Amino acid sequence: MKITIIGSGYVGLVSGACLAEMGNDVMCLDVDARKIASLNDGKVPIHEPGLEPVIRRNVEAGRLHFTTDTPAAVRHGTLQFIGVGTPPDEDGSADLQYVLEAARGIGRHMTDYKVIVNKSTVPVGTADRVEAVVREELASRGIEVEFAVASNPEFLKEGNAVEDFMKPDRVIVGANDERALLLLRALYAPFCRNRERLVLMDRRSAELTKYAANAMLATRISFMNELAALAERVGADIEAVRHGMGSDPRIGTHFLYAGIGYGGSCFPKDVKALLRTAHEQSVPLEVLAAVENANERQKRVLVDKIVARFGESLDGLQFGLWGLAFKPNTDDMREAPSLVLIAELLRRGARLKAYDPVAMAEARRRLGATSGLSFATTADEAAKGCDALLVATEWLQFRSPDFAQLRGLLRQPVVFDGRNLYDPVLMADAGLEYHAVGRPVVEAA
Ligand SMILES: NC(=O)c1ccc[n+]([C@@H]2O[C@H](COP(=O)([O-])OP(=O)(O)OC[C@H]3O[C@@H](n4cnc5c(N)ncnc54)[C@H](O)[C@@H]3O)[C@@H](O)[C@H]2O)c1
Ligand SMILES: O=c1ccn([C@@H]2O[C@H](COP(=O)(O)OP(=O)(O)O[C@H]3O[C@H](CO)[C@@H](O)[C@H](O)[C@H]3O)[C@@H](O)[C@H]2O)c(=O)[nH]1
Repeated sequence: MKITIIGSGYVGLVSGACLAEMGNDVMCLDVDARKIASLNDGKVPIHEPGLEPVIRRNVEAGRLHFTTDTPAAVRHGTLQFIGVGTPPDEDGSADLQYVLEAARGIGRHMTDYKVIVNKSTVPVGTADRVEAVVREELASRGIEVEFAVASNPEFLKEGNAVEDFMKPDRVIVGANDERALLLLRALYAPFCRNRERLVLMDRRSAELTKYAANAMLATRISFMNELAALAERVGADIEAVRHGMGSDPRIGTHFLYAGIGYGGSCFPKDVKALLRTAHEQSVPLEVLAAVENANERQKRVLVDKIVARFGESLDGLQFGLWGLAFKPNTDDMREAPSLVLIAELLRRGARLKAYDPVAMAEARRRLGATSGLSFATTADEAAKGCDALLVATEWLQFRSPDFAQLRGLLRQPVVFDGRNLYDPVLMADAGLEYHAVGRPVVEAA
């Protein structure tokens, strides 16, 4: 099938590459000329495990192309996917300017039947707005061309995006046009060999499903983070509680990890946007409002622990920081809790030495000129000579350090673990003072 993907970021690039992998002829469009030039040069602009070989293979096979040429891209695909950003506006609502601009581009150049498929995360009613914009453009050209607009929200996770796209838990398609439905059914058939995975519904329900899923996942996290605070107060261990409750299949084991709050480009903005929609409709979403507040508090939880241990002023203290990305297996730092941690500690006079296995370039781009913050080239170097080690991202390589060696590297044997990576018994054995989230403090021997 001939497919155009508008927007070649995390969603567009992964979708384009994976659709080409299934034999489709895909053209990826972006307004960012540097991004397209680098893709045409064989360089993948994001860190996403397994993505580079899929792109290379399909470019070599002539099934995957990158362009900045909107007319050519619109000509190419019968299916026109929109995968551009929908960042939060000042009032928290999703800013639709990029989506509507992409839709205008299609309306300005299309000459034959198109199915416009929206993959960006957008508020309910956006498919109607996309339809209206395309109609406007066609009217201003004085022509009539048949088209359909469908909603097909994306559920991939960064760091596991290729796997998620190739083997989806479900594919949601919201459409009200038979011809469009048939095309999308055919497109997704190889990804949904189990037919129940393809879930068809109306467009508004599809749009809301995306926000509902992210809001539910964010709710689980904030719930566990609040319980973690209670566990600390009553002398329980949230890790034991998580295990105990997660083994009930009605609850399930996923997304119950207490930590330093959820970040990334999706949960924070999507929770905000859903709250905004609810506000506009005068429907209270009190649970979700609490989820957001709890998360804002949670991003400061390690700072509170550090202040309780070392005092309000952190002048003269140096901390090592392991992890900058908002989660492992990505170099993405959008809304990363590490950013709040860094800002708060520097504000109190501390100095920081940070290390991340893949996000160093992104960190330098964002924070390169920040005084008081330096970057280490290894995890050991970040810990060396520090008054405490802080863990912000659960990269595999941080999970099994040599604790005795770590104790030797640190000036004071103190660890603040924002991801509950370590066994308190082993920390005690190594003589490390250990502060985690929702767990009893281990005093240094
Ligand atoms: N990142 C994720 O894990 C993820 C997962 C599911 C859904 N989503 C949603 O998908 C959407 C895209 O997210 P992302 O993380 O891929 O964004 P991104 O910022 O990585 O990429 C968006 C791309 O769109 C390009 N763009 C903007 N306007 C354009 C236009 N008119 N024509 C062509 N290109 C244009 C930008 O230059 C950029 O390269 C958002 O709505 C997001 O909420 C993201
Ligand atoms: O038990 C958990 C699970 C996650 N997190 C945090 O939650 C955030 C988001 O993690 P994750 O969901 O794995 O990453 P994303 O790539 O942001 O993916 C989410 O957002 C995407 C964009 O909408 C959706 O497509 C995905 O389905 C949805 O999982 C990260 O900061 C994690 O550290 C926790 O604190 N505890």
